[in-house]
Amino acid sequence: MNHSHSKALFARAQERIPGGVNSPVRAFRGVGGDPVFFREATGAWMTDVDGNRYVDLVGSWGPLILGHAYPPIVEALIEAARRGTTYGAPAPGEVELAELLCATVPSVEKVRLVSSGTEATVAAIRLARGFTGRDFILKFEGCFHGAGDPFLVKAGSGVETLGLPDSPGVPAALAKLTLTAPYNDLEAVERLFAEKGKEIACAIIEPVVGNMGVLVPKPGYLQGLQELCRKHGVLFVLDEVMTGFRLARGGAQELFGLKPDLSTFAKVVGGGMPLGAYGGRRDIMSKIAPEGPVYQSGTLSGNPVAVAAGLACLKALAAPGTYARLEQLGAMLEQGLKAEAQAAGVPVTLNRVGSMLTLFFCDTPVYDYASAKKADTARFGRFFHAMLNEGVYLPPSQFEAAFVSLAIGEAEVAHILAAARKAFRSLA
Ligand SMILES: Cc1ncc(COP(=O)(O)O)c(C=O)c1O
Ligand SMILES: NCC(=O)CCC(=O)O
Repeated sequence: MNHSHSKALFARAQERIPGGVNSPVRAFRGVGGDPVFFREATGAWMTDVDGNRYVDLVGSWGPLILGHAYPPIVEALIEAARRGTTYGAPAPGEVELAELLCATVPSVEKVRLVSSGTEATVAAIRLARGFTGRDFILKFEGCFHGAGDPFLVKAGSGVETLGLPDSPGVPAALAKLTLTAPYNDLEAVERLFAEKGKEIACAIIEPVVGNMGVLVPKPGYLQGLQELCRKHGVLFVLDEVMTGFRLARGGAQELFGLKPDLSTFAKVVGGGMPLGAYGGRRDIMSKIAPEGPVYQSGTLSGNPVAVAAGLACLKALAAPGTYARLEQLGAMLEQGLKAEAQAAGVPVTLNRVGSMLTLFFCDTPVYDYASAKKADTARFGRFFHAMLNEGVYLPPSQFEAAFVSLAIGEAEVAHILAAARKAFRSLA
Protein backbone atom coordinates (compact mmCIF):
# COMPACT_ATOMS: atom_id res chain seq x y z
CA MET A 1 0.00 0.00 0.00
CA ASN A 2 1.30 3.44 -0.93
CA HIS A 3 0.93 6.09 1.81
CA SER A 4 3.00 8.90 0.31
CA HIS A 5 0.28 11.59 0.53
CA SER A 6 -0.44 10.65 4.16
CA LYS A 7 3.27 10.85 4.98
CA ALA A 8 3.61 14.28 3.36
CA LEU A 9 0.57 15.61 5.24
CA PHE A 10 1.83 14.17 8.52
CA ALA A 11 5.19 15.91 8.04
CA ARG A 12 3.39 19.23 7.54
CA ALA A 13 0.99 18.58 10.43
CA GLN A 14 3.80 17.92 12.88
CA GLU A 15 5.18 21.41 12.26
CA ARG A 16 1.95 23.12 13.34
CA ILE A 17 -0.12 20.68 15.41
CA PRO A 18 1.32 18.98 18.54
CA GLY A 19 2.26 15.47 17.44
CA GLY A 20 0.54 16.17 14.12
CA VAL A 21 -2.90 15.23 15.48
CA ASN A 22 -5.83 16.96 17.19
CA SER A 23 -6.37 14.10 19.62
CA PRO A 24 -3.50 11.86 20.81
CA VAL A 25 -5.12 8.49 20.07
CA ARG A 26 -5.10 9.28 16.34
CA ALA A 27 -1.30 9.17 16.21
CA PHE A 28 0.08 5.68 15.78
CA ARG A 29 2.21 5.86 18.96
CA GLY A 30 0.80 2.58 20.26
CA VAL A 31 1.54 0.64 17.08
CA GLY A 32 4.45 2.52 15.46
CA GLY A 33 4.50 4.17 12.04
CA ASP A 34 2.64 7.25 10.79
CA PRO A 35 -1.10 7.90 10.92
CA VAL A 36 -3.19 7.63 7.77
CA PHE A 37 -5.03 10.76 6.58
CA PHE A 38 -8.53 10.27 5.19
CA ARG A 39 -10.33 12.13 2.46
CA GLU A 40 -13.79 10.55 2.55
CA ALA A 41 -15.93 7.81 4.00
CA THR A 42 -19.33 6.29 3.31
CA GLY A 43 -21.04 3.35 4.97
CA ALA A 44 -18.49 0.86 6.30
CA TRP A 45 -15.61 2.11 4.15
CA MET A 46 -13.04 4.90 4.45
CA THR A 47 -10.75 6.13 1.66
CA ASP A 48 -7.38 7.64 2.53
CA VAL A 49 -5.65 10.51 0.72
CA ASP A 50 -3.67 7.99 -1.37
CA GLY A 51 -6.84 6.25 -2.54
CA ASN A 52 -6.50 3.14 -0.33
CA ARG A 53 -9.77 1.77 1.04
CA TYR A 54 -10.43 0.26 4.47
CA VAL A 55 -13.33 -1.31 6.29
CA ASP A 56 -13.66 0.90 9.36
CA LEU A 57 -13.74 -0.74 12.80
CA VAL A 58 -13.09 2.52 14.66
CA GLY A 59 -16.26 4.40 13.69
CA SER A 60 -14.72 7.70 14.86
CA TRP A 61 -14.17 6.03 18.27
CA GLY A 62 -17.81 5.12 18.74
CA PRO A 63 -20.28 7.63 17.30
CA LEU A 64 -20.78 6.06 13.86
CA ILE A 65 -23.06 3.18 14.78
CA LEU A 66 -24.91 3.67 11.45
CA GLY A 67 -21.71 3.99 9.41
CA HIS A 68 -20.27 7.03 7.65
CA ALA A 69 -22.40 9.68 5.93
CA TYR A 70 -25.63 7.87 6.79
CA PRO A 71 -28.07 9.59 4.39
CA PRO A 72 -30.88 10.50 6.84
CA ILE A 73 -28.32 12.10 9.19
CA VAL A 74 -26.61 14.00 6.36
CA GLU A 75 -29.98 15.26 5.13
CA ALA A 76 -31.07 16.29 8.63
CA LEU A 77 -27.96 18.31 9.26
CA ILE A 78 -27.97 20.03 5.87
CA GLU A 79 -31.59 20.94 6.38
CA ALA A 80 -30.84 22.26 9.90
CA ALA A 81 -27.82 24.27 8.71
CA ARG A 82 -29.99 26.02 6.12
CA ARG A 83 -32.07 27.35 9.00
CA GLY A 84 -28.98 28.72 10.76
CA THR A 85 -26.06 26.94 12.42
CA THR A 86 -26.51 28.38 15.93
CA TYR A 87 -28.89 30.75 17.68
CA GLY A 88 -27.50 31.09 21.21
CA ALA A 89 -31.13 30.87 22.25
CA PRO A 90 -33.46 27.90 22.79
CA ALA A 91 -34.85 25.92 19.85
CA PRO A 92 -37.47 23.15 19.54
CA GLY A 93 -35.04 20.33 18.68
CA GLU A 94 -33.41 20.60 22.11
CA VAL A 95 -36.74 19.92 23.80
CA GLU A 96 -37.42 17.00 21.48
CA LEU A 97 -33.99 15.47 22.13
CA ALA A 98 -34.28 15.97 25.91
CA GLU A 99 -37.71 14.29 25.89
CA LEU A 100 -36.42 11.43 23.75
CA LEU A 101 -33.42 10.90 26.07
CA CYS A 102 -35.62 10.83 29.17
CA ALA A 103 -38.10 8.46 27.52
CA THR A 104 -35.33 6.10 26.40
CA VAL A 105 -33.26 6.07 29.60
CA PRO A 106 -35.71 6.00 32.55
CA SER A 107 -33.09 7.01 35.18
CA VAL A 108 -32.72 10.31 33.31
CA GLU A 109 -35.48 12.65 34.49
CA LYS A 110 -33.78 15.85 33.40
CA VAL A 111 -30.89 16.33 31.01
CA ARG A 112 -28.49 19.09 29.95
CA LEU A 113 -26.95 19.07 26.46
CA VAL A 114 -23.25 19.89 26.00
CA SER A 115 -20.78 19.50 23.12
CA SER A 116 -18.56 16.55 24.11
CA GLY A 117 -18.19 13.63 26.46
CA THR A 118 -15.51 15.44 28.43
CA GLU A 119 -17.84 18.35 29.08
CA ALA A 120 -20.53 15.93 30.23
CA THR A 121 -18.29 14.06 32.70
CA VAL A 122 -16.66 17.23 34.07
CA ALA A 123 -20.11 18.75 34.66
CA ALA A 124 -21.45 15.55 36.26
CA ILE A 125 -18.56 15.52 38.76
CA ARG A 126 -19.04 19.19 39.63
CA LEU A 127 -22.75 18.55 40.11
CA ALA A 128 -22.11 15.48 42.29
CA ARG A 129 -19.76 17.55 44.46
CA GLY A 130 -22.18 20.49 44.59
CA PHE A 131 -25.12 18.25 45.48
CA THR A 132 -23.41 16.20 48.19
CA GLY A 133 -21.05 18.83 49.56
CA ARG A 134 -18.28 16.20 49.40
CA ASP A 135 -14.95 16.68 47.58
CA PHE A 136 -13.57 13.21 46.80
CA ILE A 137 -14.55 11.14 43.78
CA LEU A 138 -13.89 7.49 42.99
CA LYS A 139 -12.88 6.28 39.55
CA PHE A 140 -11.58 2.92 38.40
CA GLU A 141 -8.03 2.14 37.31
CA GLY A 142 -7.69 2.31 33.54
CA CYS A 143 -11.14 3.82 32.94
CA PHE A 144 -11.19 6.96 30.81
CA HIS A 145 -13.79 9.68 31.15
CA GLY A 146 -12.32 12.30 28.82
CA ALA A 147 -9.54 14.80 29.37
CA GLY A 148 -10.97 16.69 32.36
CA ASP A 149 -8.62 17.34 35.29
CA PRO A 150 -10.40 15.04 37.76
CA PHE A 151 -10.01 12.05 35.44
CA LEU A 152 -6.34 12.16 34.50
CA VAL A 153 -5.43 9.85 37.36
CA LYS A 154 -4.78 6.22 36.40
CA ALA A 155 -6.64 7.01 33.17
CA GLY A 156 -6.95 4.64 30.21
CA SER A 157 -7.17 5.23 26.44
CA GLY A 158 -4.44 7.49 25.01
CA VAL A 159 -3.13 8.26 28.49
CA GLU A 160 -2.38 4.57 28.95
CA THR A 161 -1.16 4.09 25.37
CA LEU A 162 1.38 6.90 25.85
CA GLY A 163 2.32 5.78 29.39
CA LEU A 164 1.23 9.07 31.05
CA PRO A 165 -0.92 7.70 33.88
CA ASP A 166 -0.87 10.98 35.80
CA SER A 167 -0.71 14.04 33.56
CA PRO A 168 1.48 17.05 34.38
CA GLY A 169 -0.66 20.16 34.61
CA VAL A 170 -3.18 18.61 36.97
CA PRO A 171 -2.32 20.10 40.40
CA ALA A 172 -1.41 17.43 42.97
CA ALA A 173 -3.95 18.93 45.36
CA LEU A 174 -6.68 18.24 42.83
CA ALA A 175 -5.42 14.77 41.80
CA LYS A 176 -5.48 13.77 45.49
CA LEU A 177 -9.27 14.16 45.44
CA THR A 178 -9.57 11.40 42.82
CA LEU A 179 -9.48 8.02 44.54
CA THR A 180 -9.09 4.87 42.47
CA ALA A 181 -9.98 1.20 42.82
CA PRO A 182 -9.45 -1.75 40.47
CA TYR A 183 -12.33 -2.48 38.06
CA ASN A 184 -14.32 -5.66 38.83
CA ASP A 185 -13.24 -5.69 42.50
CA LEU A 186 -16.11 -4.90 44.90
CA GLU A 187 -14.11 -5.64 48.04
CA ALA A 188 -11.69 -2.84 47.21
CA VAL A 189 -14.62 -0.42 47.03
CA GLU A 190 -16.05 -1.77 50.28
CA ARG A 191 -12.74 -1.14 52.07
CA LEU A 192 -12.42 2.34 50.60
CA PHE A 193 -16.01 3.32 51.46
CA ALA A 194 -15.65 1.96 55.02
CA GLU A 195 -12.73 4.30 55.51
CA LYS A 196 -13.69 7.36 53.47
CA GLY A 197 -17.27 6.88 52.26
CA LYS A 198 -18.63 10.01 53.94
CA GLU A 199 -16.19 12.21 52.01
CA ILE A 200 -16.87 10.74 48.55
CA ALA A 201 -19.29 12.63 46.29
CA CYS A 202 -19.62 10.00 43.59
CA ALA A 203 -18.25 6.91 41.93
CA ILE A 204 -17.96 7.19 38.15
CA ILE A 205 -17.51 4.11 36.01
CA GLU A 206 -17.55 2.85 32.44
CA PRO A 207 -20.15 0.07 32.86
CA VAL A 208 -18.56 -1.95 30.08
CA VAL A 209 -15.04 -0.60 29.75
CA GLY A 210 -13.83 0.43 26.31
CA ASN A 211 -10.77 2.42 27.26
CA MET A 212 -8.29 -0.27 28.30
CA GLY A 213 -9.71 -2.35 25.50
CA VAL A 214 -13.09 -3.94 26.19
CA LEU A 215 -13.56 -5.32 29.71
CA VAL A 216 -16.76 -7.09 30.71
CA PRO A 217 -18.22 -6.51 34.20
CA LYS A 218 -18.34 -9.68 36.35
CA PRO A 219 -21.90 -10.87 37.10
CA GLY A 220 -23.30 -8.74 39.92
CA TYR A 221 -20.38 -6.30 39.94
CA LEU A 222 -22.23 -3.21 38.71
CA GLN A 223 -25.33 -3.98 40.80
CA GLY A 224 -23.07 -4.46 43.85
CA LEU A 225 -21.33 -1.17 43.19
CA GLN A 226 -24.68 0.59 42.90
CA GLU A 227 -25.74 -0.88 46.27
CA LEU A 228 -22.51 0.12 47.99
CA CYS A 229 -22.92 3.66 46.65
CA ARG A 230 -26.49 3.87 47.97
CA LYS A 231 -25.38 2.58 51.37
CA HIS A 232 -22.75 5.31 51.73
CA GLY A 233 -24.63 8.22 50.16
CA VAL A 234 -22.16 8.21 47.26
CA LEU A 235 -23.79 9.15 43.95
CA PHE A 236 -23.55 6.39 41.32
CA VAL A 237 -22.52 7.92 37.99
CA LEU A 238 -22.56 5.76 34.86
CA ASP A 239 -20.37 7.04 32.06
CA GLU A 240 -22.34 5.84 29.04
CA VAL A 241 -20.37 7.94 26.54
CA MET A 242 -19.36 4.73 24.70
CA THR A 243 -22.15 2.38 25.77
CA GLY A 244 -25.16 4.70 25.52
CA PHE A 245 -27.50 3.81 22.61
CA ARG A 246 -24.87 1.23 21.57
CA LEU A 247 -25.19 -1.79 23.87
CA ALA A 248 -28.96 -1.39 24.03
CA ARG A 249 -31.31 1.46 23.23
CA GLY A 250 -31.30 2.36 26.92
CA GLY A 251 -27.53 1.78 27.17
CA ALA A 252 -25.64 -0.42 29.63
CA GLN A 253 -28.09 0.53 32.38
CA GLU A 254 -30.87 -1.19 30.45
CA LEU A 255 -28.68 -4.22 29.73
CA PHE A 256 -27.62 -4.69 33.37
CA GLY A 257 -30.76 -3.39 35.09
CA LEU A 258 -29.13 -0.37 36.78
CA LYS A 259 -30.55 2.91 38.03
CA PRO A 260 -27.68 5.40 38.28
CA ASP A 261 -28.12 8.77 39.96
CA LEU A 262 -26.44 10.50 37.02
CA SER A 263 -25.41 9.35 33.53
CA THR A 264 -23.21 10.87 30.87
CA PHE A 265 -23.60 10.48 27.11
CA ALA A 266 -21.82 11.55 23.91
CA LYS A 267 -20.65 9.72 20.74
CA VAL A 268 -23.78 7.90 19.38
CA VAL A 269 -26.20 10.45 20.86
CA GLY A 270 -24.77 13.14 18.54
CA GLY A 271 -24.92 11.06 15.35
CA GLY A 272 -21.30 12.01 14.54
CA MET A 273 -21.61 15.68 15.47
CA PRO A 274 -20.14 17.33 18.60
CA LEU A 275 -22.85 16.66 21.18
CA GLY A 276 -22.88 15.24 24.68
CA ALA A 277 -25.36 15.13 27.54
CA TYR A 278 -25.56 14.53 31.26
CA GLY A 279 -28.69 13.81 33.19
CA GLY A 280 -30.33 11.86 35.97
CA ARG A 281 -32.38 12.31 39.10
CA ARG A 282 -34.63 15.38 39.01
CA ASP A 283 -33.60 16.58 42.49
CA ILE A 284 -29.92 16.43 41.55
CA MET A 285 -30.29 17.96 38.06
CA SER A 286 -32.33 20.80 39.57
CA LYS A 287 -29.12 22.04 41.23
CA ILE A 288 -27.80 23.10 37.79
CA ALA A 289 -27.87 26.83 36.97
CA PRO A 290 -30.10 28.71 36.35
CA GLU A 291 -32.46 26.44 38.32
CA GLY A 292 -29.82 25.92 41.03
CA PRO A 293 -26.38 27.17 42.07
CA VAL A 294 -24.02 24.71 40.29
CA TYR A 295 -22.68 26.51 37.24
CA GLN A 296 -22.26 24.92 33.82
CA SER A 297 -22.68 26.57 30.39
CA GLY A 298 -21.71 26.44 26.71
CA THR A 299 -21.96 28.82 23.73
CA LEU A 300 -22.74 25.95 21.36
CA SER A 301 -24.58 23.68 23.84
CA GLY A 302 -27.65 22.16 22.20
CA ASN A 303 -26.41 23.35 18.82
CA PRO A 304 -29.29 22.95 16.32
CA VAL A 305 -27.21 21.18 13.66
CA ALA A 306 -25.77 18.70 16.18
CA VAL A 307 -29.21 18.17 17.70
CA ALA A 308 -30.69 17.45 14.25
CA ALA A 309 -28.00 14.82 13.62
CA GLY A 310 -28.57 13.30 17.06
CA LEU A 311 -32.32 13.10 16.58
CA ALA A 312 -31.93 11.51 13.13
CA CYS A 313 -29.50 8.97 14.56
CA LEU A 314 -31.66 8.00 17.54
CA LYS A 315 -34.74 7.73 15.33
CA ALA A 316 -32.92 5.41 12.92
CA LEU A 317 -31.77 3.25 15.83
CA ALA A 318 -35.39 2.81 16.95
CA ALA A 319 -36.01 0.53 13.94
CA PRO A 320 -36.87 -3.01 15.03
CA GLY A 321 -33.96 -5.46 15.06
CA THR A 322 -31.21 -2.84 15.43
CA TYR A 323 -29.58 -4.30 18.54
CA ALA A 324 -30.10 -7.91 17.50
CA ARG A 325 -28.28 -7.12 14.25
CA LEU A 326 -25.39 -5.45 16.09
CA GLU A 327 -25.13 -8.51 18.36
CA GLN A 328 -25.18 -10.81 15.32
CA LEU A 329 -22.40 -8.85 13.58
CA GLY A 330 -20.34 -8.75 16.77
CA ALA A 331 -20.77 -12.50 17.27
CA MET A 332 -19.76 -13.27 13.66
CA LEU A 333 -16.58 -11.25 14.08
CA GLU A 334 -15.83 -12.76 17.48
CA GLN A 335 -16.21 -16.34 16.23
CA GLY A 336 -14.35 -15.68 13.01
CA LEU A 337 -11.42 -13.88 14.64
CA LYS A 338 -11.05 -16.55 17.32
CA ALA A 339 -11.11 -19.30 14.69
CA GLU A 340 -8.48 -17.56 12.54
CA ALA A 341 -6.22 -16.92 15.55
CA GLN A 342 -6.49 -20.54 16.61
CA ALA A 343 -5.82 -21.84 13.10
CA ALA A 344 -2.63 -19.76 13.01
CA GLY A 345 -1.62 -20.83 16.53
CA VAL A 346 -1.75 -17.28 17.93
CA PRO A 347 -3.03 -17.10 21.53
CA VAL A 348 -5.65 -14.36 22.02
CA THR A 349 -8.33 -13.33 24.48
CA LEU A 350 -11.33 -11.73 22.81
CA ASN A 351 -13.61 -9.58 24.98
CA ARG A 352 -16.92 -8.46 23.51
CA VAL A 353 -20.25 -7.00 24.50
CA GLY A 354 -22.55 -6.48 21.52
CA SER A 355 -20.82 -4.24 18.98
CA MET A 356 -17.76 -3.39 21.16
CA LEU A 357 -14.81 -5.77 21.04
CA THR A 358 -11.09 -6.07 21.69
CA LEU A 359 -8.67 -8.80 20.66
CA PHE A 360 -5.99 -8.96 23.38
CA PHE A 361 -2.70 -10.59 22.46
CA CYS A 362 -2.42 -12.75 25.57
CA ASP A 363 -3.79 -16.13 26.64
CA THR A 364 -4.98 -15.08 30.11
CA PRO A 365 -8.39 -13.55 30.91
CA VAL A 366 -8.57 -9.75 30.84
CA TYR A 367 -10.90 -8.26 33.47
CA ASP A 368 -9.04 -5.30 34.99
CA TYR A 369 -6.17 -2.90 34.39
CA ALA A 370 -3.44 -5.28 35.62
CA SER A 371 -4.64 -8.18 33.47
CA ALA A 372 -5.03 -5.91 30.41
CA LYS A 373 -1.40 -4.86 30.77
CA LYS A 374 -0.32 -8.48 30.23
CA ALA A 375 -1.21 -8.16 26.53
CA ASP A 376 1.70 -8.16 24.09
CA THR A 377 1.50 -4.64 22.64
CA ALA A 378 4.35 -5.21 20.17
CA ARG A 379 2.46 -8.17 18.73
CA PHE A 380 -0.72 -6.10 18.58
CA GLY A 381 1.26 -3.47 16.63
CA ARG A 382 2.32 -6.01 14.04
CA PHE A 383 -1.23 -7.33 13.75
CA PHE A 384 -2.58 -3.78 13.40
CA HIS A 385 -0.22 -2.99 10.50
CA ALA A 386 -0.91 -6.30 8.77
CA MET A 387 -4.64 -5.57 8.97
CA LEU A 388 -4.15 -1.99 7.76
CA ASN A 389 -2.22 -3.32 4.79
CA GLU A 390 -5.14 -5.65 3.99
CA GLY A 391 -7.64 -2.78 4.13
CA VAL A 392 -9.00 -2.97 7.70
CA TYR A 393 -8.78 0.07 9.96
CA LEU A 394 -8.57 -1.02 13.62
CA PRO A 395 -8.07 1.30 16.59
CA PRO A 396 -4.30 1.97 16.66
CA SER A 397 -3.78 0.74 20.24
CA GLN A 398 -4.17 -2.52 22.14
CA PHE A 399 -6.04 -0.53 24.81
CA GLU A 400 -9.01 0.61 22.73
CA ALA A 401 -12.33 -0.88 21.66
CA ALA A 402 -13.20 -1.75 18.07
CA PHE A 403 -16.73 -0.64 17.17
CA VAL A 404 -18.97 -2.52 14.75
CA SER A 405 -21.46 -0.47 12.72
CA LEU A 406 -24.73 -1.37 11.06
CA ALA A 407 -23.14 -0.46 7.72
CA ILE A 408 -21.04 -3.63 7.95
CA GLY A 409 -22.57 -6.45 5.94
CA GLU A 410 -21.66 -10.06 5.19
CA ALA A 411 -19.16 -8.90 2.53
CA GLU A 412 -17.32 -6.68 5.02
CA VAL A 413 -17.26 -9.46 7.63
CA ALA A 414 -15.70 -11.75 5.01
CA HIS A 415 -13.18 -9.04 4.08
CA ILE A 416 -12.18 -8.54 7.76
CA LEU A 417 -11.80 -12.28 8.38
CA ALA A 418 -9.77 -12.85 5.20
CA ALA A 419 -7.46 -10.01 6.30
CA ALA A 420 -7.22 -11.49 9.80
CA ARG A 421 -6.26 -14.90 8.39
CA LYS A 422 -3.27 -13.35 6.63
CA ALA A 423 -2.42 -11.09 9.56
CA PHE A 424 -2.43 -13.91 12.15
CA ARG A 425 -0.30 -16.09 9.86
CA SER A 426 2.22 -13.28 9.48
CA LEU A 427 2.67 -13.34 13.30
CA ALA A 428 3.08 -17.06 13.74
C1 LIG B 1 -16.20 6.46 28.44
C2 LIG B 1 -15.79 7.81 27.93
N1 LIG B 1 -16.11 8.90 28.62
C3 LIG B 1 -15.81 10.13 28.19
C4 LIG B 1 -15.12 10.32 27.00
C5 LIG B 1 -14.83 11.73 26.55
O1 LIG B 1 -15.58 12.04 25.43
P1 LIG B 1 -15.07 13.16 24.37
O2 LIG B 1 -13.88 12.58 23.69
O3 LIG B 1 -16.26 13.37 23.50
O4 LIG B 1 -14.74 14.37 25.15
C6 LIG B 1 -14.78 9.21 26.25
C7 LIG B 1 -14.05 9.33 24.97
O5 LIG B 1 -13.29 10.14 24.71
C8 LIG B 1 -15.09 7.92 26.72
O6 LIG B 1 -14.77 6.83 26.03
N1 LIG C 1 -10.86 5.80 23.64
C1 LIG C 1 -10.62 7.04 23.06
C2 LIG C 1 -11.87 7.77 22.84
O1 LIG C 1 -12.91 7.24 23.11
C3 LIG C 1 -11.92 9.12 22.32
C4 LIG C 1 -11.08 9.38 21.18
C5 LIG C 1 -10.07 10.43 21.48
O2 LIG C 1 -9.63 10.55 22.62
O3 LIG C 1 -9.73 11.14 20.53
